[in-house]
Amino acid sequence: MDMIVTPTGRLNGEIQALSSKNYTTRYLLVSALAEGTSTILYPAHSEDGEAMRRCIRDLGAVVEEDEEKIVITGFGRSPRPTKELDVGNAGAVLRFIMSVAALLPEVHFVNTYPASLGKRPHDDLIAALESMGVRIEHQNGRLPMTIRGGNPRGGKIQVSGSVSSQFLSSLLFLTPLLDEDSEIEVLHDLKSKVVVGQTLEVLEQAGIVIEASEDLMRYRVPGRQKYKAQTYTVQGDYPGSAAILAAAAVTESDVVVHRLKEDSKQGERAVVDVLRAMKVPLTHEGGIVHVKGNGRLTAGEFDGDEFTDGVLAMVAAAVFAEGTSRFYNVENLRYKECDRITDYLTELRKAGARVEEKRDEIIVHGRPEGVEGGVEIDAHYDHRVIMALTIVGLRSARPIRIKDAHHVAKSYPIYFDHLKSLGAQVEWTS
Ligand SMILES: O=C(O)C1=C[C@@H](OP(=O)(O)O)[C@@H](O)[C@H](O)C1
Ligand SMILES: C=C(OP(=O)(O)O)C(=O)O
Repeated sequence: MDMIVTPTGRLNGEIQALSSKNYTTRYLLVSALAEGTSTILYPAHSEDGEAMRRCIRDLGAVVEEDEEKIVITGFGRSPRPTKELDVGNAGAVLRFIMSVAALLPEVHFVNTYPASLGKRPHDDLIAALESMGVRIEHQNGRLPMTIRGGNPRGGKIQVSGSVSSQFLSSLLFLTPLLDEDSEIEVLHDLKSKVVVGQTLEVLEQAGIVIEASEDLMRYRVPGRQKYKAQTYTVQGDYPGSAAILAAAAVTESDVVVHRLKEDSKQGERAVVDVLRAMKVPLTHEGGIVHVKGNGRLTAGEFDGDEFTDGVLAMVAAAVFAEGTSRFYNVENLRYKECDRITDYLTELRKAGARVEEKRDEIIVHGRPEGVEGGVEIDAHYDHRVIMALTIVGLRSARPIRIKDAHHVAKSYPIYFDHLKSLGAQVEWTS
């Protein structure tokens, strides 16, 4: 399905932020790793959430759900042997479940998105799991993959953090269940470091004890721990809401987004400060962000690694800012659903934006006068490219058509419903 985005000058109204993708995947996982029955309130309904549900079910968790909650009876440290798992296009789900698979004799991971997740590298996690005695057959670090484990060793474990924080998070979920204590050392840099804070928060809520160094590069993990069954409440999602807030920032608007906790551990919470630094009129109080956009923005310079899943939306806002913006320290955007630097900038340029790339940087020469539009955009299977190009389309001279925009459902199936309820002219077409 394609989406036609017609220029829209005004957005007005209130929405409830969707539920957080990253907390939903984590709560599903720790509930599966517990032996009793856990409840997750307000889980995210999206393809990635569904992928995690499917995997933990296949691994033996009992999952019952209605609109507002999921009740899960976990398998503890004894997942049910299963031949094959399908993680869809969900990177975090694949990486987290690879460690669960290490507890089983043989699990095969299929490659259902060869042009997206199928291109993403997992070498650093593969190397760490291999050092723990797990055997892995893979295609040059990529899917499809077969994991042969059983009883992985703890002890000293090293993992690189220079491509993705998900490799470290994955090991942090696994190591408490091992017979031995573990010491995890992160090699090189740790990208998306803030997300690891979410992993540690969820582990603590699940009753797991981990000692982390202040810089998050070293961990002591006692073995033989048990995940406790709990009730978890999922908070609102900043990465998805970042796109709504950016849409409000580039138009004349009066837009309110509820359920965005000021003290959230989501790094993308920083998008509120980014928009503020771009001089967008907004307030953030009591979990409510209120944007009163006037369409005027000022360029700025930002460390994008602090809000990795919000960068594309902020770049889309910067397309209309006065001056040149820089988003630096963003190389790992190249290893996401698509190359979020080269592929994304190609699509932005088609729409008329003036953008440049370096290996680890996006540079945007703002065009406050607006862009041409009138083009067809390739979504590259990437929900965040779809959301970001929609923002650009709202302020183009002519409509843009986003091909295969249904991939937005990876994280935010009701993105276009939300925008429409705010007055955006967006229409599905086949
Ligand atoms: O741990 C997680 O749930 C995630 C970590 C981040 O990935 P990287 O660590 O690969 O940057 C983020 O982009 C992704 O959407 C979710
Ligand atoms: C990169 C993302 O997700 P994942 O790595 O889990 O596929 C994302 O949600 O933008």
